[in-house]
Amino acid sequence: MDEFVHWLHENGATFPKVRFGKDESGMGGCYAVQPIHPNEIIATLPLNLTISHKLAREYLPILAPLSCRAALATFLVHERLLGKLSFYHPYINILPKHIPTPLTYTEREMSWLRGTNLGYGIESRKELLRKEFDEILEIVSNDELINGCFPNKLIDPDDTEVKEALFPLIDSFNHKHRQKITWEVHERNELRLVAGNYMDSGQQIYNNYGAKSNEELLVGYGFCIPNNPDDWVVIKVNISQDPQCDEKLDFLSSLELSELTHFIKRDYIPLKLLSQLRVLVMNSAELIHFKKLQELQCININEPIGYRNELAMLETFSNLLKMKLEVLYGRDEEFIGISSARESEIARNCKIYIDGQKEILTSALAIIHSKELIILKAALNDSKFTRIPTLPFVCNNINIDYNSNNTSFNDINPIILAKDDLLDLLLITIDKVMKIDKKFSKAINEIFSEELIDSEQDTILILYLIYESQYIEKSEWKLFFEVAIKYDDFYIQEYEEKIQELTELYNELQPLVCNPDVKLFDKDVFSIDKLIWSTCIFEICSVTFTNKNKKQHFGIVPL
Ligand SMILES: C[S@@+](CC[C@H](N)C(=O)[O-])C[C@H]1O[C@@H](n2cnc3c(N)ncnc32)[C@H](O)[C@@H]1O
Repeated sequence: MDEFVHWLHENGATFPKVRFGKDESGMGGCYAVQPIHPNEIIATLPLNLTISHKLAREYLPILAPLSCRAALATFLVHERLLGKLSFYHPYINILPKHIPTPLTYTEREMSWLRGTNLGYGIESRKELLRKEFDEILEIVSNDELINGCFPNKLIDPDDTEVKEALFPLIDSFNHKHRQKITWEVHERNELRLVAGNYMDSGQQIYNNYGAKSNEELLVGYGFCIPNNPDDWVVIKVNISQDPQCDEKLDFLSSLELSELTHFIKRDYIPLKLLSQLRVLVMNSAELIHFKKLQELQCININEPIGYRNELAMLETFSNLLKMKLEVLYGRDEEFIGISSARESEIARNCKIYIDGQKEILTSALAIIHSKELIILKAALNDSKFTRIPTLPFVCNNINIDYNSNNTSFNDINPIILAKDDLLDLLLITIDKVMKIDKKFSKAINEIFSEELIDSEQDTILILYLIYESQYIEKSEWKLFFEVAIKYDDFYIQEYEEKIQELTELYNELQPLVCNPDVKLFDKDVFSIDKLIWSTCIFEICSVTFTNKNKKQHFGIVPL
């Protein structure tokens, strides 16, 4: 350390009130030897002591074709190999020999991050590094030396890309969240660290590495902050499996919503993510309808655009959050048997990271559940006040102000129960129609076995639509059926390829449902046209949802 201090002084760095030391855990850091006042310069570093990719390329022009990161890493290795002959030797000598970032984790350590965003991200990052380093730099076996760097932009504002650089002295300060400290590039070609608050003699002097998530801190510096207020969970929307993927991507681009990566934080879900999901869960009729509205510039995708769509959007999002959460639970036994100090430090950081991810996902889930309750209550209210649905059941001019109802829920279990009750009141479901219509339920029980009733929910609801359309006046969903029955023209043409499929289904069902012993339908009621009609209505109006017993159900939104 003395050699490093001497090197700094000799080359014009100043740090009159700073002492290098170690904390109780043995971690190096900087301490005040005298009181430091706000706006006082803590340290200055001549810019020519920084090690940037530009400097690396200047010294070793053969590095030109390499990426900035690889050029910097190679330069460091080169200087390290030079040993005492290197100008930077006193600095390189005090750099930590190992920084336990996930890039250097063992297989067991890596398994602690299994299923997290970081677990996936590190693998692909490692692969890229391996490729680059294998191909170009046989002498560099890993890049751990350049972890713990800071952005080059600080000293080269024209360098708009984020590239790392090494700042001797400045990088001896540890990070503290929201520490008041300023980095200034002075015209005398020096970097200054200026205090933002008073520090007493003996206190550790902290730097502020920026508002970083635990993911960024763990990858960049090998540590995490418990309850980090700047933490986020990255959500990548995957649309590739959607049969209308291309059409939806085009639509999203016309709505300026092409970015599929989002960051959710504690108690914060980006509006754009919800808007994007509204497009992703659109069925064919909704997509056609809203594309037309977009052409007329009268769509506001930032607000709910229909009850079915909103319920489907919230259900899809909550399933995504639950899936992400599920992999993070029940992992405590994985941390049993930790022996070394290194492992326990890594395990501690992995746990902090995972706990943060869990907390954010759980808070997002609570927000989504509260929105579900709000939308369900609004839908029920509308149906109670006999709102007349509008064809094609997509734009109900619903007016929901989520913000005015922004309740925060700590325990989401009562919400899930309330949601189940509300869904039960609102939707047309198998359970409900079998309960309220004895004739229908008797016929269905004769046609389908118990297991089939469960697995053929969609077919049974399609049959119910035909069945109930005979008794509109008496129907609990009279207003819905009055409008639905008129639905005949649009997007039948989309069904051309489906006609074949529906004809087969018709031929299969016809003898069963028109069987005089079962008496679900008279022969003239159950026609192929009726089956096409009810299939259309079902596809336009249905949602799937998971109930409190974690079972998937279909429901028709009669609004
Ligand atoms: C720029 S260096 C700071 C000086 C370093 N502690 C040393 O001994 O040279 C960054 C490294 O310090 C450690 N570090 C800095 N701030 C920390 C914090 N708040 N908690 C835990 N480790 C921290 C991490 O290992 C990080 O990779």
